[in-house]
Amino acid sequence: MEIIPGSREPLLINESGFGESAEIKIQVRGLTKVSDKGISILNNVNVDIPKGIIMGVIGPSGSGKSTLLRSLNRLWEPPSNTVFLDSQDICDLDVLTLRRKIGMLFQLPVLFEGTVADNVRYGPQLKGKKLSDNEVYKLLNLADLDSSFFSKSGGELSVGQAQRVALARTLANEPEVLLLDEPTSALDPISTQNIEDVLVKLKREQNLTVVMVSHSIKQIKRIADIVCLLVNGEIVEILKPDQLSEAKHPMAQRFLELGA
Ligand SMILES: Nc1ncnc2c1ncn2[C@@H]1O[C@H](COP(=O)(O)OP(=O)(O)OP(=O)(O)O)[C@@H](O)[C@H]1O
Repeated sequence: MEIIPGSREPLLINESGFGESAEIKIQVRGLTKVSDKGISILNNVNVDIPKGIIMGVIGPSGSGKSTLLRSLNRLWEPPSNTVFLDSQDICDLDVLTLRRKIGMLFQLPVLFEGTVADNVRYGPQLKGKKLSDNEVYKLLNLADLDSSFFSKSGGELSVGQAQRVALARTLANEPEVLLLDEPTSALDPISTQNIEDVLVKLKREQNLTVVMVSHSIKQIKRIADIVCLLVNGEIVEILKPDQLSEAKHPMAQRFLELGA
């Protein structure tokens, strides 16, 4: 079967190596957004995101990548019946519950006051659960941070380390999906590799579904299982990373040539 952007049929199929029976975690159907000034930001976006994969979202600046990502956990409120988590309209879910299930990391980590452990404990504490020291160590470990970070404060950390603490804090909510908006663009190559390794590990070991906006085509080729190419608010291609050179859309081709 073919992969057809804009199709209302499930998209990610045999050629992508996920099989027709791949469980779909997130469905996006006919998602459109127009700015207050009448400018089209997203135009009839349709995509199925299978469970337990890393989906890269790439495209030129201003193509709507962040808006799409934010619509998946209602940081931007999508219209009803356009975004589904496990077949349920996300607009029908309690927004805080949704954001626990669909966690998000941004380009720059913002840590709360207090120690690394306080940060990691924050989400569960809101639900009245106090994580034990051991549970905090495990989460730090999951984010590739050793136990020496436990009592450090945010100010003592590099941006790369802070990003991993932000990741551990998000993971403390036991998310099923992780949204990442250029999570490594402010990091050096080693910190970038640490985060990439963690994401691949989480996908493999916890079947986490990851949707990651990145400006780095090389990064997408390193870790994504499928790539969604956005141009002018439309998904113009959905490909495997090693098929990117086969993109047919002229803007997509140009973008890929310049970014290669
Ligand atoms: N709340 C808003 N009101 C008006 N216009 C908006 C709003 N949010 C985004 N836009 C516009 O929508 C378009 C898409 O923005 P978005 O941030 O989603 O793109 P992007 O692909 O993530 O860009 P970049 O790669 O530069 O981060 C841009 O032209 C932006 O100016």
